[in-house]
Amino acid sequence: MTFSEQALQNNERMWQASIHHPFIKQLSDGSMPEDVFRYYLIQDHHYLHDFAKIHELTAATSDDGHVKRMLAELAAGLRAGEISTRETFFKELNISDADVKQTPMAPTTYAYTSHMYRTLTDQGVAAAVAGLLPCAWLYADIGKHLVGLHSPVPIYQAWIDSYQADDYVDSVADQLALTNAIADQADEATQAKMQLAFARSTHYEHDFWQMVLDKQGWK
Ligand SMILES: Cc1ncc(CN)c(N)n1
Repeated sequence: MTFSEQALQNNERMWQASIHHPFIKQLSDGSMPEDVFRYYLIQDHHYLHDFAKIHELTAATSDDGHVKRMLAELAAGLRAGEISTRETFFKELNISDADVKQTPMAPTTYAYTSHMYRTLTDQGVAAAVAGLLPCAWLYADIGKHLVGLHSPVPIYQAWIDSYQADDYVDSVADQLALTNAIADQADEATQAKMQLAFARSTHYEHDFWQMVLDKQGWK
């Protein structure tokens, strides 16, 4: 069994809970209030910028040329793809730079990104790469789950479309292949660290949806 097959098997309950989360249902049936989607976009903006940075830091930390190159390419793809698509959403919803600057990371965004930085500094490159995987892979799975459903709200459908697009699906395949190749060469202790990082990120992916519906803030 590959690393990713094992990881999915270990985390099936949380994974399915994300795919079937009320956030996804509200997005696909169009019932999500716009202010909730705005909250999501701003928190996800904070998240995605750190996510790209962690790819770059992990690339800089790795001493393997192939890993460095792949992570740098994935980070560039994120900036040119997902992050820039979001800028068009911001324009459409009139979300300004000031709105973003004035909104701090909510606790779950802060905890999730901190987990990924900490995984790199404390557990190393292999675990960091495994911790990045659920982010990319889960959204592609959600995209697959939503094929054939059409949200009546165009911007919600545009969000769904972006995770069904060939370039997104291809980059996830690259990230899966990279993570499995690293795991194949890793010793047992490193593989265990990779599984733990994957499980923690999967947990935070689920909490991220709930954070949005709760419009979580600092007390
Ligand atoms: C929190 C989160 N997780 C995953 C993705 C998809 N790359 C995202 N945009 N945001």
